Amino acid sequence: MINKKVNTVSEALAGISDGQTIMLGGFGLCGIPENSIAELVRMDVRNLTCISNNAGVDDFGLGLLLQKRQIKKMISSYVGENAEFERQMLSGELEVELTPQGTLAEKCRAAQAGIPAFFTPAGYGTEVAEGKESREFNGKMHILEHAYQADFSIVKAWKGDEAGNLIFKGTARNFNAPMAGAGKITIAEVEELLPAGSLDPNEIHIPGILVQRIFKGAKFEKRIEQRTVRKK
Ligand SMILES: CC(=O)CC(=O)O
Repeated sequence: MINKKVNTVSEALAGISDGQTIMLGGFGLCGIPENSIAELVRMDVRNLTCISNNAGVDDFGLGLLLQKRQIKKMISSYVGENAEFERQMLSGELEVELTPQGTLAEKCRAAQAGIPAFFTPAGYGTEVAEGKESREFNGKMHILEHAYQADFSIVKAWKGDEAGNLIFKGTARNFNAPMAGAGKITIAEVEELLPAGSLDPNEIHIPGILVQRIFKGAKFEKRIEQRTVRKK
């Protein structure tokens, strides 16, 4: 058994550098890898392309990287609650690729499964389809979408073991599940890290084969406060 455990967040994120493409799990502020995001801020890596359903809020989640201008391009489906994001996008400082939510999920899942591209009806006839191959299936037009190619996937899970097996809790499974194994290297941040063999195989959502590094993250109380702020 390969032991995937690393002791610190900085060991887990070793090798992430300027200009890379990184996928980050989460939906809203639920299930985001907050320790890893804090470490990316500390590392001061720049010109990142981030693939994530959203860009956080102004002072939490990916909003922290936006504040420090570390993100060059955001690939997302929902970006509605972040004033700094809006400012950077409208001023042309930030490149944005808006993607239908199901397509975003499938582009991750395809990368996870080693499928290079797939056809979907979502976005046909809109700006999303511009420059993309289209084809009719069963009387309906579809567009060709490519799997994402990311240097790193960073996911957040509830429980994990040293072999990299992951269990998510409730809706925090969200984009974390299709992003695991979708990047060249997958880093899992977990709330509880157990010895290999401790998890019930029937409860494992992501097998360890899809994860290269796993670490136990510190508890973030701030997440709760920020959820409240976001609702205002
Ligand atoms: C509505 C959404 O898409 C949720 C989010 O990730 O912010």
